[in-house]
Amino acid sequence: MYVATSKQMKAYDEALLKAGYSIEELVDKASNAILPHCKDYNNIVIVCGPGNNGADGLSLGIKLHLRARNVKLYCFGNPDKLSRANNYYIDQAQEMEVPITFMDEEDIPLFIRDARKADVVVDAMFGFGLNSGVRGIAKRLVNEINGLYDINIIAIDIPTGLDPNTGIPYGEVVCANKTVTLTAIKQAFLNEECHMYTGEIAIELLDVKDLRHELGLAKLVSPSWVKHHLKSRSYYGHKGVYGKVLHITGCDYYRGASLLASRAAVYSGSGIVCVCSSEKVIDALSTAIPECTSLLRGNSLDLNVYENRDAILIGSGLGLNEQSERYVIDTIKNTKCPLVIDGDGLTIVSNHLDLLKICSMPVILTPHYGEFKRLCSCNDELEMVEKVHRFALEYGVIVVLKGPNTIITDGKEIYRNITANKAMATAGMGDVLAGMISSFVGQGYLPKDAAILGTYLHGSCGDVIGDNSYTVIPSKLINLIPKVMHEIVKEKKG
Ligand SMILES: NC(=O)C1=CN([C@@H]2O[C@H](COP(=O)(O)OP(=O)(O)OC[C@H]3O[C@@H](n4cnc5c(N)ncnc54)[C@H](O)[C@@H]3O)[C@@H](O)[C@H]2O)[C@@H](O)CC1
Ligand SMILES: [K+]
Repeated sequence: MYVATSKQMKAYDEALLKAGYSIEELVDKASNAILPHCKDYNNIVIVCGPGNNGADGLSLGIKLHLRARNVKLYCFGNPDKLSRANNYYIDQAQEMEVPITFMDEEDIPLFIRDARKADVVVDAMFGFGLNSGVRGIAKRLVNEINGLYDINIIAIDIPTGLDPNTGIPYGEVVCANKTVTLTAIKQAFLNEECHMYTGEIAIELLDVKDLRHELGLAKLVSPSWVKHHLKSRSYYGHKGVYGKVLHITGCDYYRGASLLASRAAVYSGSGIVCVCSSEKVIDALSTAIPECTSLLRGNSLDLNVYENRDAILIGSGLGLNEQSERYVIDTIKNTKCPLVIDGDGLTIVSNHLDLLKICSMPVILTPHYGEFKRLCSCNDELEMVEKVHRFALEYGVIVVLKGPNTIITDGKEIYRNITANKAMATAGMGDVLAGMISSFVGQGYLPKDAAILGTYLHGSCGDVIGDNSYTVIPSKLINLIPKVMHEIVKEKKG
């Protein structure tokens, strides 16, 4: 299942036009895809806006009329500003004698009368092209539709009035029973709070060339993907086969980050977790996580530290100073195993981006939006979502862009995570994720798979707590990792 922002959908339409389809043809294919959702109704009112969402409604209305349904089309919008496809299908509807009313405010009672007698009202007012709150007649129509009693409402593509990217209402929003969305899930729908407006969401593909992968749309990580990839522990397994992980994390001022990351790695199943840190962190480690081994960090890192490791995590709570900068640069240059860079490590890397290109080992970066801003010199969050895969491709890294529905990409494939929740916005949560990913890399998962697994499982543990808790405390989340992993592996066997 793919997900797209409004800008990506616009680019998708443009790419299809470039590929030789006409806009009239695309609208025709869109209405073909929506038709099965409406053909069991007899009395159908379709409210059509001025753009291509409206054109979808018009084309749908014609097809239902030709199938002997009682269709009433209600259109609004400045006649000089209708889209080309909208004009085309208005002409077609008139030619086929489909009842059509071009509304102004005075016609609203007429619309209400027909809508009250309808079996279904179809919202084809605005789709992904809407960029602010509806006004004037559209606003009134939204309110009238929402005031209808016991009548099915189907929204085409997205309920009118919803921001297609955030899922937050611009203002008035149509409350639909069902949303038939085209080509890909709109990013808005990832925000569960908007499901009170969308109702059930059905995705329909247009019978056209499939460009979803080519145009950088993201795939949702499915539970079945996780079940398929998460490995069972072997009967003959021992700590030596579950990975030797090195964490170059923490400093005297930030001890918690290091402790959380290393405990998360231990609980995620790592064989050996060695924490290379400052004296105070190591002191705390021996009582907080006795399962870890430790290495005192000197002014520089001896080349031996890189020997015999399966994964390295660097950066969480490392601090920002010249010494940390040296650790990060040296590690990128000398690592002999995959590297996860988190927290302060990312801030340091943002000043040495070219090092990423020369690193011979796979690198996973785990920035939140603020950290990614520094890495890619971009300020707009939506733009980051759309461009993160290009950054990953340019620097040959895997990026885990943390935020609502975290993005994981190696530049070629783009995934969005479906687990996690707002109660998880607490300090230390990112350190836990970095620790988990480093553990999975160390256990031998492909770096991209380790990033996906870590993100999904981290969110799943957070969801178990977040279902009935205002906040999710990172250390509580860590306690759940073994159980959540066990449940998935058990299901896999069952
Ligand atoms: N690949 C696909 O998925 C396809 C999608 N199609 C449909 O095309 C729709 C997008 O069509 P459009 O790009 O024409 O956009 P819409 O039909 O969503 O909106 C029409 C126009 O309204 C204007 N507008 C924006 N905000 C407004 C506001 N607050 N008040 C008044 N006017 C406002 C914009 O200029 C916008 O282009 C999709 O939602 C979908 O229904 C199909 O028709 C073609 C193929
Ligand atoms: K709509």
